[in-house]
Formats: sequence, C-alpha cells, structure tokens
Amino acid sequence: MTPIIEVENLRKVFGQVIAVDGISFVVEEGEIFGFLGPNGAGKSTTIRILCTLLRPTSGQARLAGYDILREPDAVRRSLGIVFQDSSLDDRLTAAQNLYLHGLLYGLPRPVLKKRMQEVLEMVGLAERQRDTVRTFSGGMRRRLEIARGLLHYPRVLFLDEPTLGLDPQTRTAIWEHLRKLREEKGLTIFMTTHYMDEAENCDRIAIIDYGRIQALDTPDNLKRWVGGDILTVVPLDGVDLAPLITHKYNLKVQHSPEGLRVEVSDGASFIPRLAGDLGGQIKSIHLRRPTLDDVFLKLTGRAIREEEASAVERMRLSSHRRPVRR
Ligand SMILES: Nc1ncnc2c1ncn2[C@@H]1O[C@H](COP(=O)(O)OP(=O)(O)OP(=O)(O)O)[C@@H](O)[C@H]1O
Repeated sequence: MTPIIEVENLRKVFGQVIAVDGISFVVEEGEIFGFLGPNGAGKSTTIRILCTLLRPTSGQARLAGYDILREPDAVRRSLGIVFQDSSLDDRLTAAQNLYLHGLLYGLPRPVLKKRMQEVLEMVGLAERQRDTVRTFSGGMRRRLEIARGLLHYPRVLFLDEPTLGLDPQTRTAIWEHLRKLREEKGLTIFMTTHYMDEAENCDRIAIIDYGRIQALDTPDNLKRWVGGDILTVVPLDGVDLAPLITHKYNLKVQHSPEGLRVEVSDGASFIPRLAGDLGGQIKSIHLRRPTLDDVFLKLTGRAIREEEASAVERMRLSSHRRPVRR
C-alpha cells in the first residue's frame, strides 16, 4: 500500500475557534476515504488545508508525496476538487466549461480535446456536451463537476458533500461513476458526507467532531465497535420504562423519536427476558444490527440522519456556524 495523503498533527485556529485540533491520519492510494462529522466539526477546513487553499496554524501534510506548504503547485496538480457550491458557468455549454478549466491547467489543445471526451463519457454526459449548463439538472451538474475535477488526471479527488440535495437515484448513479473511477484509474477519493448510506461506500471512515478524529476504521469495524444489537422499545402510553430498564439490567437507555434505544450484547436472548419482566408495559420491541448512525451517536452524542442533510442545506443558506468547543 502506498500512502497518498499523510497528515501529521494538523491544527487550524480561527481567533477563538479551534477548527482543526491536531489531527493525524494516512490515506492509502486507491482508497475511498470518508470524513464524517456534524456541522462545524472541521471537515471543510481540513479539506481546504489539504488542497492548499488555507494555511494550517501548525502541523504538516503531504499529498502524493508533496508537502502542502513547500510544494503547493505540485500538490494542486495532483488533486481535483468538487466543492459543495457549484462553480460551473451556467451560460456556457458543458464542453466549454471543461475547455476553460483545461486551459487554466495548461493542457495542450489536442490533449484537452481527447480528455474532455474521455471524462464526459465517464460521467455519462457525452451526448449533452453541447447543451448549456443552465438546462442541466442538479445531478447532471454534479457529474459535470466531477468530470471537470478529473480533467487534469489528479491522483486524489476531493468531494465535499458530493451528492447533497440530490435524489437517491442520482446519488446511486454518481456512486457508480466514482467506483468505476477508482477501479479503472486507481483514483483516491477523499469525501465528506452527511448521508450514512453514502458513508457505507467508503473503505474507511474518520469520524471528526470538535476538530478531532474520534474514530477511524472500516464501516464494518466501526459498527462492530458499537457491539451487539440495538433494541428500540416502545412503552405503553404513559409508562416511564427508561428508569426501570436502567435499574433492572444496568443498561444505558437513550430516548429517540422511535422509542427507547438500548444497546445489548445479544438481542435474541435479551428480548424474552425483557418481555418476561416488563412485557405488560411494552407496546413493541424492535431489534436491529448497529448502523453507522449508531456509531456516530455513540461517539458524538448526536444522531446524524439522512434528514439532517436537508437541515444542513438550510443552515448553510443562513450561514449559521456553531463554534468549536475546546
Ligand atoms: N474562515 C473562517 N473564519 C472563522 N471561523 C471559521 C472559518 N472557517 C471555518 N470556521 C469555523 O471553524 C469550525 C469548523 O468549520 P468547518 O467548515 O471546517 O466545519 P465542517 O465540519 O466542514 O462543517 P459543515 O458540515 O457545516 O460544512 C466552525 O466552527 C467554523 O465556524
């Protein structure tokens, strides 16, 4: 395995706010690496530092072997970026948008023309290349941005919330393209997301909160770390079961919109016990395996749900930011 991103004790302070608090990690070439965290956790700041758009307060990072502070031009040539907010020119065609970008990267015309066809085909937009971007759907725009990010053959593609606000079919289609890119080109993908199903596609995930990496592992290992099973217990109306469960079984009970959430080591054997002891006060019991949502909840004390993505969009529109705690 070859490390393609090496981050060591990276820190970024904005006035009183510690946005990134001494993080260290390594991403291997060809990995799909996910950065997961609540709003204001420090994800975008980290990406901006790695892309040389922002100087860290301290710490070091290398991308494709190049130092982000000493060799920023080589770093920039090695990466492609797709940010949350579209930066396509609406009045130009898909092809013209790509052409302009290629010129900025100094690609010679014949090479550029060839690569444009290649990346447009890769994201399924070759047929629409002469149409103005104004006529494109959200998903087509995002695919075009991915194509543009790939035009100069980067070794790492940074995707900041690549499918935010897109419908599930479009998200699936974009993921098919990304996986193909990884397989065919050995591209490394570094992404942030609020969608848990999207995070499942990652080879490894770093969960970041308050500027620190709280956990870093494969989705399966992270879920295993939560351990056991998750029970959702819905009490009969008016019954306060939480203290009873806590007291009787010495288990932590969390209130969730669906009911009382309890982590147990072996749900199949616990349910008959619970039903035997407290059955008369229970409306329903639901058993499931831990999800990344549970991992997130356990680590950050907050739920990250798919609905949150739309809330994120609203928050972004109102530019609301929560300060990071020390
Ligand atoms: N230019 C800036 N000046 C001051 N504070 C900033 C600046 N950029 C980010 N911050 C603060 O740093 C912290 C981390 O922000 P960052 O954008 O990295 O979080 P994030 O995890 O990407 O959040 P989101 O999911 O909302 O994009 C936040 O508290 C934010 O308010």
